Parts: sequence; structure tokens; C-alpha cells
Amino acid sequence: MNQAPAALRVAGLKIRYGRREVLRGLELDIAKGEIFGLLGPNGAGKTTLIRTICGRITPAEGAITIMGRPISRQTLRRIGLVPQDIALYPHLTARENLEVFGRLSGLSRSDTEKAIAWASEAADIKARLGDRIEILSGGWKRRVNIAAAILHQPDLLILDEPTVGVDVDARNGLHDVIHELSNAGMGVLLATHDLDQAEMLCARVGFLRNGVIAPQGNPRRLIDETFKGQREIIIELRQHPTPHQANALKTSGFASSNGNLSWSMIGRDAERSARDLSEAFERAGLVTREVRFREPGLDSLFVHLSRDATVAKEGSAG
Ligand SMILES: Nc1ncnc2c1ncn2[C@@H]1O[C@H](COP(=O)(O)OP(=O)(O)OP(=O)(O)O)[C@@H](O)[C@H]1O
Repeated sequence: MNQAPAALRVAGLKIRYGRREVLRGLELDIAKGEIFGLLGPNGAGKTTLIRTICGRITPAEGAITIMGRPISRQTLRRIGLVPQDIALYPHLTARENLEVFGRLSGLSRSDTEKAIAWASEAADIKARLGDRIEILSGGWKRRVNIAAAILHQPDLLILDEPTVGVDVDARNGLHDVIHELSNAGMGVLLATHDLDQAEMLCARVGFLRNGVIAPQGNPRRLIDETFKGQREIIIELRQHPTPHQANALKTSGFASSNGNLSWSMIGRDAERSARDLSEAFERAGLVTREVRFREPGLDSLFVHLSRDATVAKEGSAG
């Protein structure tokens, strides 16, 4: 049987910084044309993983292949990286930037021209090619950065937080661009903290925590398997709770986000009526701004898994 090789395959990857093992036997496959969302708390090792895939860190153990071939100078050329920080020359125009990147990646002048025509169409920046980077908005800069990363038509595109600092319209435009690139056959590794984005764009997501990516799967399926139809209650507070109140909320099973102003819980207790809860909160001296129920989303799963990781870490420290 002639099965297409994965755009990216990572097997048994271990990375250590000194005596500390940050990645502990990590497994990840991304098919051609697939968008995979890499999620995880800060410091979990996303940057380490991306740097290793790009050949900048040598693994202690494990194997990485791009389109079935191990990492080498040739295979690294099959990767396009869009870093989190905009990496463009501000005083040059978008076109001049792309010319520089094309020549740096070894393309001849005429191939660079063809590559710019293709990439600027794919990233939808043709109208802005003549503008200097310094006058472009965050969204347009990000698009030019994507165009620079895909000039050589890579098999694997890595996007590190592509919509940070980008307004809502521009974010939607970037989503269209990422979709188009996956439709054109690129495997996409999307590292993001934007869980709505991951839910919208990714056929599969994975949570990097404790050195491995687990669980991995279709976002909807992961949510359904974890919460089994239970609803989530969200309580927004008007003021930050005192440490004592915050502890009481945690003990009752609530988890916080938004700097302790938003508290949520999933489970049987969440089925108590919103009014009961609201009154119980107010008796505890907490003024609620809003109490609402909803279906759990990827953000709920993220909170749930991050709490598990914290508990595991606290457990292993003791
Ligand atoms: N060169 C290094 N030497 C020692 N420790 C490091 C080094 N680089 C990263 N670390 C540690 O390894 C862990 C993973 O770091 P990494 O930057 O990969 O995380 P991350 O998930 O990308 O975080 P963020 O999302 O905050 O950028 C962190 O605890 C970090 O402090």
C-alpha cells in the first residue's frame, strides 16, 4: 500500500536542560493538509518542541521526520516557520522583504519573482506589496511574515501564536489564509493560546503538559469524552475575591481565570440553579456580575487539564 508520509512525525522525543527533562518521550504526527493545534500552559515546552523540529536543539533521544525523511539541511528546507515576533525589515516594503527572504533561501532572481507572486496571492497581500512594513497594521505584518515563510512552498508550516496583537477582522482573515494553505497540502503546526482559534481551525489539537502531548484528538470529541454532556457554570465577579474567598471557591470545586474574576465549574454541582449559587456567593461576600450556564468548550478542557497538571506537579513534589 502506498501511504503518503506524514508532513511531520515526532517519536519518543526527549529533551533535557541540564538534569531537567522538559520533553519526556513526546509523540506527534501531522498529516499533509492537516492543521494541528498545539496547546499548553506557559513553560510547558512549546518553544522547545518548535526549536527542536527546526533543528536548533539536538534531542537527547527520539526521532523527527519531515515527509518521511530525518532532519537534515535538505529536510529543514521543507519547513516554513512563522515566529511569534514579527521578523521583517521595517524600513523596506513588503515586496523588498520578500525579495530578501527569497534570495536568502537560495532562490534565483526569477524564481524569487515567481515565489513572491505565489506567496503574496496565498497570504492575500498583493494590495500591500508596495507598502513599507512600518506603516502596516499587526494583521498585515503577520500576513507578510507568513508570505515570507512560505516562499519556498514548504510541506510543514509552523505558526507560533500567529494572531497575537491582531484585531478581530484581521484574525479572521489570517484564519482564511491558514485554511487555504492547509487545503494546498501543507501540514500546519499551530501553537496557540487562543482556544477559540484552535477549536475553529484545527481538526486535531493536543495538550503539551508534563513533557508529552496528551490528550490529542478532535476538539469536539475530546470535550465530549471528558465532560460527558455535563454543563459548565460560569460566575463573573465584580471584585477580586480575597485570598480566603478564593480558597473557599477552589475548595468548592471552582477554577478561576481572568485574574480570579471569572470562576467556573463543571459537574453535578454546576446543575444547582443559578439563583442558588448567586445567593451562596453573595452570602460569602462576593458580588456576582453574571451567572450563566453553557456547553463546555476547549477553554473548559484547558482549565481542567491545567488543573490536573498542577495537581500532578504538586503531588510529585511532595
Ligand atoms: N536554554 C534553557 N535552559 C534551561 N531551561 C530552559 C531553557 N529553555 C527553556 N527552559 C525551560 O524549559 C521549560 C520549557 O520552556 P519553553 O520555552 O519551551 O516553554 P513554552 O511552552 O514555549 O513557554 P511559553 O509558552 O511561555 O513560551 C521552561 O520551564 C523553561 O524555563
